[in-house]
Amino acid sequence: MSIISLERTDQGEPRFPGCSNIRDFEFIGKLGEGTFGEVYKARSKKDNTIVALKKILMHHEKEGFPITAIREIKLLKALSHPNILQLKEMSVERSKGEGRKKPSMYMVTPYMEHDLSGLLENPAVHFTEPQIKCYLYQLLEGLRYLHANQILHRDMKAANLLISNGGILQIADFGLARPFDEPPPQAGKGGGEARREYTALVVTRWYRPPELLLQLRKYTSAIDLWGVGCVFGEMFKGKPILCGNSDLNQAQQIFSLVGTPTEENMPGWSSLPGCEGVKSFGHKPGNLAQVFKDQSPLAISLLKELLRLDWRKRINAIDALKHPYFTSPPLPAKPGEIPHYQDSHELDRKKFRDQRAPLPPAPAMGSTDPTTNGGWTGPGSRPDSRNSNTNSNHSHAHGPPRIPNAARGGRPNGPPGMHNHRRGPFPPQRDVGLPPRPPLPAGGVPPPPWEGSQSGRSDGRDDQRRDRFPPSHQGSSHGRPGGGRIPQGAGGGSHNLDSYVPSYGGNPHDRDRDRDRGRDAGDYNSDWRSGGRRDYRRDQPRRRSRSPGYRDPARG
Ligand SMILES: Nc1ncnc2c1ncn2[C@@H]1O[C@H](COP(=O)(O)OP(=O)(O)OP(=O)(O)O)[C@@H](O)[C@H]1O
Repeated sequence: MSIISLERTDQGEPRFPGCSNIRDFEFIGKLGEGTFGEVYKARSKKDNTIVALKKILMHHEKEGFPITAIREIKLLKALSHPNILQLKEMSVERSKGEGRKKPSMYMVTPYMEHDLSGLLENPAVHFTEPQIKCYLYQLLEGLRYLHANQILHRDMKAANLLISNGGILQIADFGLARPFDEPPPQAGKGGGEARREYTALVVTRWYRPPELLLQLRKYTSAIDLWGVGCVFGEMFKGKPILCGNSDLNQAQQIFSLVGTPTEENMPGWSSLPGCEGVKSFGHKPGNLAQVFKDQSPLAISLLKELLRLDWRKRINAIDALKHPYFTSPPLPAKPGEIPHYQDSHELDRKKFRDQRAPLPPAPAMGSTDPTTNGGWTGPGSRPDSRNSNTNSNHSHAHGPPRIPNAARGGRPNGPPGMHNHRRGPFPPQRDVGLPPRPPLPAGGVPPPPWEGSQSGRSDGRDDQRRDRFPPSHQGSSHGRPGGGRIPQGAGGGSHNLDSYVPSYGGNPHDRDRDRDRGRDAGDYNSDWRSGGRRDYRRDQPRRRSRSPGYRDPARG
């Protein structure tokens, strides 16, 4: 099925009828600054809806539209689910009278009042357990859909989960996402086994699973479930639960919480390239139950399943949705029952911080002696160059060293105080990704607990669940005729290389350059979500274009 045919609605209308003009929108204010774009709140003059406009930053204007943005857009266009941020359209801004200046492009998405990280930072917000269950359930639904369609998100974290005042949670930020080759997860079978290697340079450190820290390349959708576990714990604690200040310290914090790896709880760990540094940790049983002692046994049970060291046995989204946690009292809140809160975006946070007492101390379960990368001896270990060169022993409570962007040759920093200890170190370079693959019927998942029926459903069709969402959040039969199958992208790279390149008809030079991005481990270890934000693309050393058969030794 070609992607073109899938870009039509059920009525045969094009879903994306070209670009709108930016003058169709009235700008209301700035919401945030990501690495890849500035985000604004705006009103559509056509239908009066409030939207978010994410401007695609052209860091290398000569090179044209960034391929990373093209990837994200192409993937988002093909995805349609109530718990995945919807790309409504693209909008173009042509500068008047500026000769050859390239136009600016904006991604138009529905406006969401919060991201989870911002919401947790709001001192007026205290999540109830039904609310946590409601968000977690929606997160798992979105992830189940992604994984059923063989897409890895690879940057699961609270800051990438947008929440509306209608209580709807949507997974956002597909800049690191990519299709995977293996069959989709099946009920009762965890994430399965990967057949091929992918780059390990993914996932923001605080949410990065142990297998990636140990540099497993044959990873699976289980990496996203680890991130869900971190987010779940974060909702209980009100702050991130595993805040390593280096990869080694991240591993230490994980193993303090869930126990050190053994051949029983993480078979094969001692053969992974990054295992050497952690062999000296000694035996620790883990203290998860103690750290979360205020939570119910079922909450702890699900958290343990999500934070399993063994990625093959880590619970998958299909099974997590069936966990008795969701069907035991207190039942999940319905999205519409969740209170409305003051908007919480990146740029709203300073005011929250000003209202707040001193920043919280490092999580109790974490290592009390955060180290730099000094003891991390695994081959290919990533020196946290930018973290460790200044104040690498900082407690996360004080935030990371903030490197002025201007000093790094990047774009200017945003307003003072934008750095945020809650959002985590900056995500890794967006390197690969892409287009879609044929979708699949989703696995058997019960209807959401707030719908009344608790009986498990074995057919697992998505459309039976979708109607619980307000129409504005509904996809159109997953947006696609023919059962909403996500189109198969061209290419896929050779089987052992994570060099997937979509067929954009672009020139091979672009593709080669694109493959080059994201390989330098040092690029993603050190920076933070906001403030001191690193412009990876600008910093990335330029390499000469490769021949099509180029195989990056760093990728095995
Ligand atoms: N649809 C939306 N509605 C409301 N706010 C949004 C929306 N999309 C993004 N934002 C806000 O804008 C900010 C930056 O957006 P986003 O995270 O997508 O950019 P990014 O470049 O991908 O970020 P990062 O630098 O973390 O990769 C976020 O803090 C988020 O809260």
